[in-house]
Amino acid sequence: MTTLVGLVGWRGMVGSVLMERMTAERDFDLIEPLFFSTSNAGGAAPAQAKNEKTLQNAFDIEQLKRCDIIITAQGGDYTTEVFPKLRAAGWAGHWIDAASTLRMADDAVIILDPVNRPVIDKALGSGGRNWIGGNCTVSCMLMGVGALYKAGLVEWMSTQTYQAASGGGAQHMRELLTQYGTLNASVKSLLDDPKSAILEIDRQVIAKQRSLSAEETANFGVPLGGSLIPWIDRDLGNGQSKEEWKGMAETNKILGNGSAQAIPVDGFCVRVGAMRCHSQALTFKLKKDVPLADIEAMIRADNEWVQYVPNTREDTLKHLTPVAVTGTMTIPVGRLRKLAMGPEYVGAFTVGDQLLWGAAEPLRRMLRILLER
Ligand SMILES: NC(=O)C1=CN([C@@H]2O[C@H](COP(=O)(O)OP(=O)(O)OC[C@H]3O[C@@H](n4cnc5c(N)ncnc54)[C@H](OP(=O)(O)O)[C@@H]3O)[C@@H](O)[C@H]2O)C=CC1
Ligand SMILES: N[C@@H](CC(=O)OP(=O)(O)O)C(=O)O
Repeated sequence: MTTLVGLVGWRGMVGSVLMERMTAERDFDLIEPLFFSTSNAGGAAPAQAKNEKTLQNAFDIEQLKRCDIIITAQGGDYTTEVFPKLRAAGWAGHWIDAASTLRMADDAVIILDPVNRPVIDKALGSGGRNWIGGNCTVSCMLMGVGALYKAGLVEWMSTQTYQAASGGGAQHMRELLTQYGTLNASVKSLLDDPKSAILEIDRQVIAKQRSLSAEETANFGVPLGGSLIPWIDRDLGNGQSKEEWKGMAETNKILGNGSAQAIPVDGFCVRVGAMRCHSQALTFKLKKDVPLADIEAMIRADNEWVQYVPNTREDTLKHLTPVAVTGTMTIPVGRLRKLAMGPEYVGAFTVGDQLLWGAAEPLRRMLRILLER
C-alpha cells in the first residue's frame, strides 16, 4: 500500500522550496500526498496531488490521523497547537517538522543525515517518531565542517555569522529590498552625476536610513539595507541571543553528544543584507596540531555537497559568496588557514543556502529514509 504523506505548510517559503526539491527528486512517485491548509480547506490541492485533490483542514485531527507520515513547514505556532493533540489522539505516525518547537525534546531527533545518520538510525531502531529539522545556521555549518567533529578533533569552535534576510521569512526579504530601493531612489540624481561628492551621498543615505518609517522597518525593527543587526531571535537575558544559544545546543544534539561530552560552540549571530544564504566565519581550537592538507582532505571527503575552496582571493570571490551559492545544494568551505594564535587554531569560512540545507532538504531526506526502510 502506498504511504499516505500529509503536507502542511507546502505553499510557504520553506514549503515551496521543499515542494520544488521533492518534485525534482521524484519523491512524489513514492507516496500518496495529502495536502493540508490552515486557510483554504476545501480548495484545490497543488498539481502534485494524485487521488486526494482537495485541501484538507490542517487543524482536523481526524484527517491528520489518516497519514502515515506528516511533513510540516507551517511554523512553530502550528506545531505547538496541533502536535500534542494529534499524539494525544493516539496517532503513531512519523512527524517531520521544520519548526524549532520540538527540537530539544528528549524524544525528538534533529535530522541532518549526511552528518548524523547513525543518530537517526539508532532512534529509528528504538521507535523514534519525531524528526525535526535543525537551525539553518547550524545545519549549514555542519554540512561544511562536520568532518572535523566526526574525527573528534574539535576542542571548541567560535562562529561569527552573517545571516540572510530570508531567515526571518518572506516579509523580511521584501523589507530588505524595499529599503535598498528607497535608499537608492533618495540619492539617484547624485549617483547619476559622476562628479557629485560621495560624502554628500553618504550624508543623504544615513539621513534617509534614520528617517525610515515604522512601516518600512516593521519586520526587522531597524533598517537592514546598508546596515547590519547583531542580534537574531530572542534575548535570553544572559547576554546571549537564542540564535547564539542554538549553536552549541543543536550542534551537540545533532552529533549525539550528551552533556558530559558537549563541545563548546559560541559566537555572535548577525543579520546582514544578503537574501537567502547564511555565511559564517569559524574559528576552531583543535585538540592537536593537524596539517592543513589533512584538514582539507577530511573536509573534501565528508559528503558529496561540500566544496573545498582554495584559500586564494580569486577562488574566494568566485565560489564563497551568497550570490555564488544561492539556489544550489553546494556548501563551499574556504579561507582555511592556521591562525596566529598557534598551530591548533584553524580558521574557515562557509556559506549555505538556508532554505535548502538550512530548512527543506533535511526534511525530504528524512522522508526518503522512512520510505526506504
Ligand atoms: N524562513 C526560514 O528561514 C526558516 C523557517 N523555518 C520554519 O518554517 C516555518 C515556515 O517558515 P516560512 O516558510 O518562512 O513561512 P511562510 O510565512 O512563508 O509560510 C507559512 C504559512 O503561511 C501561510 N501563508 C499565508 N499567506 C501566504 C502567502 N501569501 N504565501 C504563502 N503562504 C502564505 C501558508 O499557510 P496556509 O497555506 O495554511 O495558509 C504557509 O504555509 C517557520 O515558522 C519556521 O518554523 C525553518 C527553518 C528556516
Ligand atoms: N533563526 C534563523 C531561521 C531559523 O532557522 O530559525 P529556527 O532555528 O527557528 O528554525 C534566522 O533567523 O536566520
